[in-house]
Amino acid sequence: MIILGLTGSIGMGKSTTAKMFADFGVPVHDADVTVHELYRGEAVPPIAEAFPEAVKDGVVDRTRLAQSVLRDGEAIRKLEAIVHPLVRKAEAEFVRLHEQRGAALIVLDIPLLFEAGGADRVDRIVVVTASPQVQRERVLKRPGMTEQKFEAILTRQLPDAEKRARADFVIDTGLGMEHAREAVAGIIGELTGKPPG
Ligand SMILES: CC(C)(COP(=O)(O)OP(=O)(O)OC[C@H]1O[C@@H](n2cnc3c(N)ncnc32)[C@H](O)[C@@H]1O)[C@@H](O)C(=O)NCCC(=O)NCCS
Ligand SMILES: Nc1ncnc2c1ncn2[C@@H]1O[C@H](COP(=O)(O)OP(=O)(O)OP(=O)(O)O)[C@@H](O)[C@H]1O
Repeated sequence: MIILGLTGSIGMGKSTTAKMFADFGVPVHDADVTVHELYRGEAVPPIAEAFPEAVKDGVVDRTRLAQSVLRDGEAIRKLEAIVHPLVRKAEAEFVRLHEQRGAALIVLDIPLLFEAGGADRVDRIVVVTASPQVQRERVLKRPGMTEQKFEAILTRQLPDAEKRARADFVIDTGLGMEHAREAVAGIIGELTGKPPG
């Protein structure tokens, strides 16, 4: 089984591209979805202890948590130390399950693949990219996003050019959905020896 890591900076098109792999029948594990689940379950007690202001009605409030951590390097490291091991555990269970099922290829969608050492857990890496202008436009359109929040996140991420340099495959999502879908099909074909569909 080949484990393909999918990553890219904020707004570059990870979720959209992950869905394309899933639509072609490739099992996809999404680290962000796992974090959302953890914030309603297993991660609530340790986060309530470290960041009491960020827990409301028994669940983690992401807006409040973002306010507590995004401009504070020490706080975000403390949060990552709580969250990342739980995400890795969920990911390992997913890998084991699909190995047992005899999957030829699976995708792990990991936003911080390079930053958090995920590159060692995958066999190949796809990086999604777009121009800085396209990235900025996409991100600033999101509800609740501000210029400051965008900048704070960007400074915590490895620059796009460095990600591309370390990739086995690069998909430019600025070239449209059809281009990306064809790129995804090409990667599946190359890695499994069988074009999808
Ligand atoms: C800071 C939090 C509360 C902000 O939540 P919010 O819903 O506003 O934004 P969202 O999660 O959609 O993230 C927006 C962008 O920031 C990036 N990002 C998230 N966490 C981090 C981080 N620790 N370092 C760098 N970039 C990050 C995401 O990959 C995404 O590109 C949230 O991202 C979080 O809890 N992060 C810590 C857990 C983590 O590291 N997750 C990322 C991969 S597992
Ligand atoms: N191939 C593509 N062609 C056109 N638009 C795209 C393409 N891929 C992504 N987009 C658009 O870019 C925006 C961001 O995409 P997406 O949410 O997938 O990014 P992301 O990398 O998962 O973001 P984040 O890092 O914040 O989680 C969306 O509005 C999406 O429709």
